[in-house]
Amino acid sequence: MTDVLVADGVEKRYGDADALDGVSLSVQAGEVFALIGPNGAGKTTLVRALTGTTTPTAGSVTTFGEDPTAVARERLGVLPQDFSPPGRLTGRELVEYYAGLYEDPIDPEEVLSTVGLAEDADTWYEKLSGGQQRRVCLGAALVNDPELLFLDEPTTGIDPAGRRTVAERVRALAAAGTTVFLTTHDMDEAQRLADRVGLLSDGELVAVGPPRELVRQHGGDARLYVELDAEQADGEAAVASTPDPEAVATDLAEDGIAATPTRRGVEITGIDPTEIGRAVEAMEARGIAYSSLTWREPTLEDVYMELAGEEEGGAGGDAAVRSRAVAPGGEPR
Ligand SMILES: Nc1ncnc2c1ncn2[C@@H]1O[C@H](COP(=O)(O)OP(=O)(O)OP(=O)(O)O)[C@@H](O)[C@H]1O
Repeated sequence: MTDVLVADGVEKRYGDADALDGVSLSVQAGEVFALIGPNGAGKTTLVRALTGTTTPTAGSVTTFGEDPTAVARERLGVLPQDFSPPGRLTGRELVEYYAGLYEDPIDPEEVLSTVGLAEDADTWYEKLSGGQQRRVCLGAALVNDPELLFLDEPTTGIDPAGRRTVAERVRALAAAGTTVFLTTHDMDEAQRLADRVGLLSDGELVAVGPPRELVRQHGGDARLYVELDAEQADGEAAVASTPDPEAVATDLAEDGIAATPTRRGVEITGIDPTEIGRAVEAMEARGIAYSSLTWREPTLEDVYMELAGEEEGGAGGDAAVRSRAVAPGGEPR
């Protein structure tokens, strides 16, 4: 395996602040590497160090085995986080312009259709939506068919269908041998797209590995979320009452089920999917009525929350989580 990118003890200081504090990593040919981390963690600074637009205060960087500033521009594609081309040029004109800067570019029409802009290619850049503008910029970064592609938050502002298009394109490029280094705040995108993920926090790389491995190491347990039914059955008529999550958790603990109270129910940990039925039976035996059960596997977002120390909000109810609804009765549906 060939290391395309190597960072060794990279530090970058701005005044008294360390944007990067000793980052070491290597990325191999054909790999998709996603860098995640909170705002201000140093992601863009690391991209800039790797592309040679900023010089590390200490440590070293090599790209294709040489100083990044010495790498032929044909070999690199860079989509910066902020990229504002002239507003009175169309998407087609811009992609054609960038194609003209390279010796052997991809056909601009092919690039426009790859980024999903064929239909709006003749609209002025400033009249495109934010997501369409981002597609033009992505096209400009792809037009030289680079061996190494840096994408700094490529899908910010792009709608879900567009994200899928970008993901498919990135995967196809990697399959054809292009190395891709991207930054993203979209944990789902990083988890689905990247061969390896690096989590940068306060200028330090706190975890690196295949997403599944990071989730296994740092994601915590799977959980069964139980939303208690406010309308508890009481003999013939249903009466409005609010079951007490604390009391339910205590009851379940007596049955050997680890449950912690949440705002609208309880969160059960320490069971695997085959034991959902046992939890359901315990609740039914105790007359605990519930309105929904949700099984949730840990995700990269949990890794991020665990290691970047930014946990917010309570359990359950997170729209970004990958969860499976479970029908009352215990079977996943
Ligand atoms: N040119 C600069 N001059 C001074 N400080 C800078 C400069 N560039 C970045 N910084 C600082 O370095 C730190 C890291 O910034 P950077 O842009 O690399 O973070 P990031 O992880 O890309 O953040 P975001 O997710 O918000 O894009 C921040 O504290 C930022 O203010």
